[in-house]
Amino acid sequence: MSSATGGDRGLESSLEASISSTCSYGSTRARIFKIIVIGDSNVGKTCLTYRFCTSYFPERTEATIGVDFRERCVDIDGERIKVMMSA
Ligand SMILES: Nc1nc2c(ncn2[C@@H]2O[C@H](COP(=O)(O)OP(=O)(O)OP(=O)(O)O)[C@@H](O)[C@H]2O)c(=O)[nH]1
Repeated sequence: MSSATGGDRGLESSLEASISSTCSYGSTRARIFKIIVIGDSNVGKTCLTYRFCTSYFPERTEATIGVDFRERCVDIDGERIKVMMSA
């Protein structure tokens, strides 16, 4: 049990480290918003998340097997927000 807890902490701290190096101001941590996009097949979920996270619309897509994951940092009212999207 203690090793499982330690493992969780390791994952958590490695996530925090990656966030702080890419999505923060100085020592201020970014807030994280996790968004799950759901809907029927072939309605544009992948394109929506790709467009939001990269600013480009994909020319071709294939049916997603499993889950697509993307992320982007945005500044809202001077605060850095990390948006994590699954589709
Ligand atoms: N006209 C138009 N076509 C779009 C739009 N968004 C996506 N498409 C097209 O719709 C098709 C499906 O887009 P995807 O983003 O792959 O759809 P999806 O919902 O992720 O599909 P699954 O992975 O099968 O669930 C692609 O051919 C896109 O080019 C849009 O806003 N307008």
